[in-house]
Amino acid sequence: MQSTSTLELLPAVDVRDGRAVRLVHGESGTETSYGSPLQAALAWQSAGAEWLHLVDLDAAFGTGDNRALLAEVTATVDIKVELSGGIRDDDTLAAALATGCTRVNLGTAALENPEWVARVIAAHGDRVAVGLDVRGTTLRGRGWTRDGGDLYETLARLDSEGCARYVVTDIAKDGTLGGPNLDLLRGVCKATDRPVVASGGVSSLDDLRALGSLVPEGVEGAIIGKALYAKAFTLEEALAVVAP
Ligand SMILES: O=C(O)c1ccccc1N[C@@H]1O[C@H](COP(=O)(O)O)[C@@H](O)[C@H]1O
Repeated sequence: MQSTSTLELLPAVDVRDGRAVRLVHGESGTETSYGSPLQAALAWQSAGAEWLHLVDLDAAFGTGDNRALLAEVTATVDIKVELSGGIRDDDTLAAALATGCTRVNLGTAALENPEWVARVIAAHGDRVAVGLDVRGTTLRGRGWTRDGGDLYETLARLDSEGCARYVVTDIAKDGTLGGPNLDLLRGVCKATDRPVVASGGVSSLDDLRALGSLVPEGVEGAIIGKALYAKAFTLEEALAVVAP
């Protein structure tokens, strides 16, 4: 399904211990630090971003949380925020939605607490996306440390419950600058008519062109992390590549 004609770009700000970081394959201990999350968010906003993918890695790993900081970032920026990490129950969901973020992204809860997630989808519709974080076609939760079932079975269940959107991450690609997994994205787009946000591996403007070619199949957006922090290209250049 085609949801937009232009690929949306979501620069990522992943936060661990109060700092903006990038991981490799999402593995704890592989952090490279890039300083203040608020400064990073404001820099992406100044460069023209319309979205921010904001992740509380401590909450995802179960090593604490950065909720107050993420709430401050969300309140300070004027752009749309997709908030992720550790949103697993009524309290964390209420706190996340109360930040004013445009939508939340649920990971572990969709694997471990399907009844709750079905209720949340029914109650909040488009404000809820589900993150499908996969190795091969096996989903991973709890900071990507635990298997959580089959991608396509879970996708069918979430589709039947009315899930509005999926954020699909190939863990093997994440933080590697190895290029996105286009076959995985094509497979997910074939299996659902809901929009898909691609995550993991973007390394070049050509990768963005390749993801842009999947918009007619259902890829709505792309999360960009390491490539921006490592200055493989600028966000301005990326936005120019996907502009209509
Ligand atoms: O983004 C990462 O690099 C990452 C690495 C390890 C774990 C999680 C990561 N990211 C985000 O966290 C949510 C899942 O959080 P939870 O399972 O709901 O607590 C996932 O969707 C990613 O956006």
